[in-house]
Amino acid sequence: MVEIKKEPQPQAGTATVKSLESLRSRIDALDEELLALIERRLALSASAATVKEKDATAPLRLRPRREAEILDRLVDHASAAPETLVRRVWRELMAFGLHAQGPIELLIHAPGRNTTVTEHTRARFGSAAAITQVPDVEQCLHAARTREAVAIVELHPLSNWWVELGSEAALRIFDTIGDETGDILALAIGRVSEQDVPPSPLYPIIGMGSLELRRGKGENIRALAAAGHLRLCLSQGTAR
Ligand SMILES: O=C(O)C(=O)C[C@]1(C(=O)O)C=C[C@@H](O)C=C1
Repeated sequence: MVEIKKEPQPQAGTATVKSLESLRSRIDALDEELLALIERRLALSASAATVKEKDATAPLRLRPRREAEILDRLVDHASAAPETLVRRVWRELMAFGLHAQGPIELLIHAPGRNTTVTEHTRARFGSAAAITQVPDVEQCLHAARTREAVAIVELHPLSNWWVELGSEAALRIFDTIGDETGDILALAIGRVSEQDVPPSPLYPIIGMGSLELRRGKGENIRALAAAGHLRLCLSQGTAR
């Protein structure tokens, strides 16, 4: 018979209780410091509203490129903190910072995969913004054009709602909502200016010929959806 060795159990003596108490009081002190830092960060973020345009058709206060830069830098600097923790915590901090500048709406049109898209939208945009389900895709995009709102629209290889975005200067696809396997479920669209969109990936709307041409030149580009001769693509640039 194989004998299973028991791990030594910690003694519930005074020394252990004392060290747990002292650990907890150090954690409490640290939490107070963290809270004070979070409140200072929120105040700084809130004051960014004063330097952003307030016109209803001006670019959104949301700045995806800046957010991506912050996340990438912190993930890079983290040593013991797991990437998921860093991303989650800072996504929430930035979401509440943005909310302190003024409310932003998240409008979802995803009739096929509503629950999953909503869940992943929350993870991507944090819990500060209100989420509304919009049954009509045009209504969803119209809100993104005219309100402080981001449209999250489900994507299928044969959906064609994106065609009209090809001729619009103000509205841009700036991110994807994906699941755990990396499959793209929906796209995030908003009034984000060209310089505020993360440099990669980009979502060009181009003809089939241009897609082939760009691929031929070594660009890492693929079609996400097709409508007639047009293709909505995801481009990760050209490898150097
Ligand atoms: O840098 C900005 O433009 C901010 O508004 C600050 C901040 C942040 O909290 O760091 C908040 C929201 C933006 O989407 C990006 C960053």
